[in-house]
Amino acid sequence: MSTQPIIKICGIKTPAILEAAIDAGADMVGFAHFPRSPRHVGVEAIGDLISQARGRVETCVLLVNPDNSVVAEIAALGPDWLQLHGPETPHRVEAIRAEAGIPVMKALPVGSAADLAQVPAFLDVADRILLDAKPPKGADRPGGLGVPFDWSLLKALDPAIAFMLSGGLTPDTVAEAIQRVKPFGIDVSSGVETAPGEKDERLIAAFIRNARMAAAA
Ligand SMILES: O=C(O)c1ccccc1NCC(=O)[C@H](O)[C@H](O)COP(=O)(O)O
Repeated sequence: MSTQPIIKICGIKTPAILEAAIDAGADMVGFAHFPRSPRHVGVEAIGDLISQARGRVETCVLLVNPDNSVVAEIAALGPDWLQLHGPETPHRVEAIRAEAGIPVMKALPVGSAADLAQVPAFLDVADRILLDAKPPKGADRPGGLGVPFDWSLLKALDPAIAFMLSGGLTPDTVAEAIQRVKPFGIDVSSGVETAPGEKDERLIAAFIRNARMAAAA
């Protein structure tokens, strides 16, 4: 029997695209709350999107190095998960998880084998690990850049560690990613867009279809 990876579509901004992701069979959807992002969604709109998704698909709100007031404000909206995509330390992840009272996914940037050495320190404080491409120097945000990393680096990781894979995945590359890396889950944003922040329902459907077929093969 094949194991299907969890599929997360990140950076959703509108009710219509949320419906498209649910219809296409996403397991999890992400809403970015980071003003510098082309996918930024304000607190009230995130609340509406979470209400629309409740009981139909898992929801995740992406934050970058949030202070406790932001964590509390977002947690009060009732998402299933928080995603921490900044330079949060293990100690800070633990504190945010306690403040929010919901599971936390910690994103970690990977640009070299040495970057994987930080993973074990987060295993006891985060409920899930997401491995993403390290942003190039000078990037204006720490993720959602559509850049892949060298998956062969992951050979250095303890195979018992389950992780979500992200960074530059597209409908054309997701099958190879699943077959080579065998991640617990996959996460995409730019690869299902026509321009930064502009999700496309046909690309979302193609991404999910190709991922499901690859995992079943
Ligand atoms: O999407 C953003 O603009 C963003 C801003 C700040 C931190 C993280 C951000 N996105 C993270 C993601 O959407 C994904 O989880 C991941 O980085 C993969 O993105 P992509 O390479 O675009 O598929």
